[in-house]
Amino acid sequence: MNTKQKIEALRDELRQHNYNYYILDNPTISDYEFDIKLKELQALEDKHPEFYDENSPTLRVGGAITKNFNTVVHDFRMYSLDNSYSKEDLLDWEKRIKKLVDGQVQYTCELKYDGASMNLTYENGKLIRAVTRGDGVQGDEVTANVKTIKTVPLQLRGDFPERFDIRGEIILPIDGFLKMNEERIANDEEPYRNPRNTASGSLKLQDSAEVAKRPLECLLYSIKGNNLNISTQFEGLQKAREWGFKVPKEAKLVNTIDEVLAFVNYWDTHRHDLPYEIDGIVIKVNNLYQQDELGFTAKAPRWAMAYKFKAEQVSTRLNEITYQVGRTGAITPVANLEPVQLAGTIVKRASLHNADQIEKLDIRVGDEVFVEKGGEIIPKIIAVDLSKRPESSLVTKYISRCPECYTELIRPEGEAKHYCPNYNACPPQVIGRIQHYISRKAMDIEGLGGETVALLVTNGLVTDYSDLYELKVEDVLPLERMAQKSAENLVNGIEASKQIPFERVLFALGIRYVGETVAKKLAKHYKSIDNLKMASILDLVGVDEIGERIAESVVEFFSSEENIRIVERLRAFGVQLEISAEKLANQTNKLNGNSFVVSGVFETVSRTELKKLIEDNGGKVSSSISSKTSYLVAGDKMGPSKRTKAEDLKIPIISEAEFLNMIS
Ligand SMILES: NC(=O)c1ccc[n+]([C@@H]2O[C@H](COP(=O)([O-])OP(=O)(O)OC[C@H]3O[C@@H](n4cnc5c(N)ncnc54)[C@H](O)[C@@H]3O)[C@@H](O)[C@H]2O)c1
Ligand SMILES: [Zn+2]
Repeated sequence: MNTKQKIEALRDELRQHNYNYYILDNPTISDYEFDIKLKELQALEDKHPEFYDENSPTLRVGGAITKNFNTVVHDFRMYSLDNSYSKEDLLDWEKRIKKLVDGQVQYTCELKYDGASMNLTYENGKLIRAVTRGDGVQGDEVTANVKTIKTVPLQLRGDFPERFDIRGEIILPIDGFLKMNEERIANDEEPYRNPRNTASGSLKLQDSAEVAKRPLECLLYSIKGNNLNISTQFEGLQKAREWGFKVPKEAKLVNTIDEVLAFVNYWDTHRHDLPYEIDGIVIKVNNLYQQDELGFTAKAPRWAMAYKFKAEQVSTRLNEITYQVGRTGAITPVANLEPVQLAGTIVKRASLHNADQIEKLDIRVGDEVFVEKGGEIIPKIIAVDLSKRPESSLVTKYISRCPECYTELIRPEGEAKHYCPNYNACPPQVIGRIQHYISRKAMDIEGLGGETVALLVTNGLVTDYSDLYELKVEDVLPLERMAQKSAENLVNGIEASKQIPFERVLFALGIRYVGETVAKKLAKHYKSIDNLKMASILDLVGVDEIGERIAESVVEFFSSEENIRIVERLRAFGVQLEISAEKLANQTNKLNGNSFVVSGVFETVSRTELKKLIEDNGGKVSSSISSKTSYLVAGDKMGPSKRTKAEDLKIPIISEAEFLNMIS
């Protein structure tokens, strides 16, 4: 694998983990491993700026919005946190800070609550809305659910600002979590895996009455707003407490990194005395003026750092190895363990990743294995206790056929995973592709969810996504839990998807490596599926930012007769396979060759519209300023660091009006 491929592979892998973690609430690797991979990617990207991609997981908050709630754009962006696992990292961070700000620096140390982030907006002392972090720019509005949480005050007391946002973590205390699980086990239901995922999953429930039954809490840690009259982080915590919020008292104001470390060490050993789980400590520059000076990177504040605790370990017996098949046909081996208590939860399964991993550790059924869990739940086997290996033990033989369709597996050169090549008929692949097709960022089909897709396939009602368009109410009615109304919604939702624009249809087709951004680029360049179908590899790599790997995958997709047949069926049903005339009319090349950074709040158009205008007129939008930036479009409340950087690089800063002039 060359460097570029390595970078892309890491990006793909991390995106998948983000999806598992934030959307499915079902991570498959530990946080620690995730963070190591992210750092590996960061290091490669730093070394190779030529492979810059604004959509890289290093530059984006990992979450996303779902299609089940109103989407709300945050007044103040919600960031992630940089993290560290060592004293050296903290000292480096301190050095970086001291270079950027003058004077004494004090730090607020807080516990890092392990739950789901939440932004609450209060107006005149009343909670007016609650929104999840989502992708950091916009989130899901879950006010009704959050209002059921007793520690969220609906009416504030004391001297609060007229309007402000306050951020916190929705958590599920361990006691409450265990009680919920007792009940589930008694009812013969699968127990929940850990408090974090259960808290996060609860917020996504459609029925608030169901949420109200869960003993969730909201712990607050930060206030945002204009003219708040608060000058330090620590003071903010005190004020929030006075207004009626639950702000844990463990937070401590300190003067040196040594004191920070003492705080970290204390909580590393005492964290199990807390009624809820924490996955580390958050250290913040206390002075808000200094915070302002430090600003943000694309993804996290420079003025804060998470120190994460290392994973805990236990040993247990490996009973069986089973194999799962994913949407792309990738095979994942899973260790089925003798259930064991680990960091507050019962562990029964662990991921084994791939054949190499099994071979490297020489893992065998019957072995006593060491299992580790980071902040996250699917634990990992890190070693075998060879002293306890039974004499009869046999070397693990990796499967050679797909456990779902019995096709012989292949292992493409240079890849760690085995794949089932039965693209058209292997059930998990077929189902996974259709689930992708209907997903929010793709065809966004209302009234049809992932589980129903699985039912449709297993009942033989559809075999590929084009079959969806032939479904009738009476076909789906006999399905489990399907009522007249939901059957109608499903059929109507499918019908409505015929209006989805070409670029999203292209993404929905599920062509390997053709993500949202690539689909947009291809749609814009080729304008119709027929043009794209004719494109050669050479032709494709000529398109801005389309690499060889994508080009090969596109050509391969259209070389399959089956795919062509499906696309033709989509056409016959009226799915959009070309850019609409109206859209074409609004597109120009006026901004060709120019790259824009957009920052701040705008008056006549929203930030999203502004970005769309840039792209529709042939320009490029990028999230951070570099020597390649042509213009910085500056709105209200633009961060001071962006301005300084643009000035340093002598990049023209233009106003919204000046920009609109350029394209008028
Ligand atoms: N295992 C996986 O597959 C997987 C996938 C994606 C992400 N992750 C984990 O999630 C991390 C990234 O998630 P993230 O972006 O939510 O970052 P994060 O959870 O590491 O840190 C940011 C979040 O911490 C929370 N927080 C808790 N207490 C806080 C306090 N006192 N002050 C400020 N914030 C506080 C906030 O909600 C904030 O959004 C990764 O580093 C990784 O560890 C794991
Ligand atoms: Zn198969």
